[in-house]
Amino acid sequence: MLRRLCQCRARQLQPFRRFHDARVYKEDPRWLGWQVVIGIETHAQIKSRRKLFSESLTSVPGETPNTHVSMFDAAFPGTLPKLNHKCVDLALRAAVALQSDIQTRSSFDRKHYFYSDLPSGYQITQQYAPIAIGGRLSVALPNSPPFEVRIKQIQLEQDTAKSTLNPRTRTSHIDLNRAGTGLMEIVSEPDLRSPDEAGAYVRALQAVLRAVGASDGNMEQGSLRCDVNVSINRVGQPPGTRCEIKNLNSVRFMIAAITHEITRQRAILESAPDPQNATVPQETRGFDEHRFETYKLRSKEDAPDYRYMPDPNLGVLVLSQERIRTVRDTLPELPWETRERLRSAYGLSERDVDVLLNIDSGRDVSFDGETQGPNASVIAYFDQLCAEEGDEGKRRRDPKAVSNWITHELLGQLAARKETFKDNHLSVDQLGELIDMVQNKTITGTSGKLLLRHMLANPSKTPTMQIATELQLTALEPCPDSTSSDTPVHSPALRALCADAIAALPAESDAARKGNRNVLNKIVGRVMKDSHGRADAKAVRALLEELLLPR
Ligand SMILES: Nc1ncnc2c1ncn2[C@@H]1O[C@H](COP(=O)(O)OP(=O)(O)OP(=O)(O)O)[C@@H](O)[C@H]1O
Ligand SMILES: [Mg+2]
Ligand SMILES: [Mg+2]
Repeated sequence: MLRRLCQCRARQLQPFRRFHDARVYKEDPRWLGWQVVIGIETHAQIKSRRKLFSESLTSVPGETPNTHVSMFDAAFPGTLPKLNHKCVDLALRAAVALQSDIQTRSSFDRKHYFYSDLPSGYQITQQYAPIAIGGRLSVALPNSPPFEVRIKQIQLEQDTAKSTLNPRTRTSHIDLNRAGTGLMEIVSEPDLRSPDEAGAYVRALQAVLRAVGASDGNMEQGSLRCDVNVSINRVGQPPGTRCEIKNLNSVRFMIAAITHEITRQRAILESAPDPQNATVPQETRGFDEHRFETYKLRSKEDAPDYRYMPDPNLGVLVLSQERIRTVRDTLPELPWETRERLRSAYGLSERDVDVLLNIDSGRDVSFDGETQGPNASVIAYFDQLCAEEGDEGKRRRDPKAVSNWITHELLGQLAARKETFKDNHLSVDQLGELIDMVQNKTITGTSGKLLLRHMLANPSKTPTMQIATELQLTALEPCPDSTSSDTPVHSPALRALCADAIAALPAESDAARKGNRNVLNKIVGRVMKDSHGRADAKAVRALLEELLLPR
């Protein structure tokens, strides 16, 4: 359904101002007089069931080492690469979403270096003719207008194996499960100007890759890793020499690494004998996650000569216009499109939209990247809960109430169970019925929360109403304002509860009889507690006022 919707609809443009439309830089008080320039190389694992050039299945961290390895991944002599077109299509999705110019002819090169995590001694990459060139991404920091980051290119390449050093036994263990997994390297132009902008860029990119199903984009699990290039220059001067910080695997670390790097480069430039003409030595650096500092890996002079050469076993990758068009036409809803739809179709506030879009829906996008949107399962869940019904297209539920139930109650209770949205087993009908029951006051909000907790802990297909009845959670009486009568008839059960509370709190009851309204709160609280949330606080107060307050 969504796919057809996306095909018919003209694509929503990314909301941004062009980068070169005089973006006004506010100088950062932390480094007054200096401008920071940042460009990011993002390595995103492609969400394909199989590796880029072999038939073996991809794996996730934690699986038994060396169980997803074909002869080719282990670089057995005589084995040949065979390009996995699923990976190509997923990379194309990312390229289209980033408005990158897909190349109808691209090719693969060998990048040589010797390290234990690279069995063949070279990595297959696209150094000379990448699959897509150019592009742009809209990025926004809170409370400021979105800006554009230009994409330089997107290239396909292989991931390496994983080596783990055991310092105690002084041994290195190699796990080839990751070797040969498809990666997209997405290279940005040096358009970012602060650590926070860099963080926002990576988050925006992550959202796009997830939305199109091209990558999990999970930094913790290593499916998204960044090399960050940082330089500084005096305001008004040309950009300085960049240092590249390798392999950052969290936005927090990235922000810390850039911040440290700026301070380090500034100290070098300011302490030089001729500060105006000083330059920072070009280096490749690592980030120490314990000290929150970058450290030198190698200088430009030590930079390896990768001896790039075209891979003779792989021909030119030719993409037909037809294939590119199909990818373009079947692209799922993109983050800015979802944002706009949630705002305009449901009238949700910016804040509610943010919360919904930021829910981690886990690994819910299918491997084949079937038509999904950002946070596909959460948004689909929300859409279905609010769906229109009947010929008049009336909304079944209030979108604001649904969004509250999902973001506060459901996610809150899942979090208390150390679970996330992907562990939610409540069907749309079950949660929908629960929301309806609270809305029409069949149960109170408090009972609704109890019911939700019970249903999450006890998965079943029993209709929500039946569970509420079995647990005796249905409201003691309808809330007064839901009835047409001004003087509601209170149920015997509620009357009994109030009588018990009055008897249990004689001093407070006496004070209330003398006209002390404040003390009534305590008696209301007692009734609420005794009713286990089944009583409506307003009804209780009304009844107690009737029973106690002087007329
Ligand atoms: N003066 C600069 N300051 C900060 N970043 C820069 C500067 N000049 C270029 N960059 C960024 O450096 C990155 C260079 O990446 P690219 O992949 O093109 O080359 P590389 O780092 O030399 O190669 P490799 O892929 O082998 O690491 C880009 O993201 C670019 O935006
Ligand atoms: Mg690069
Ligand atoms: Mg680089």
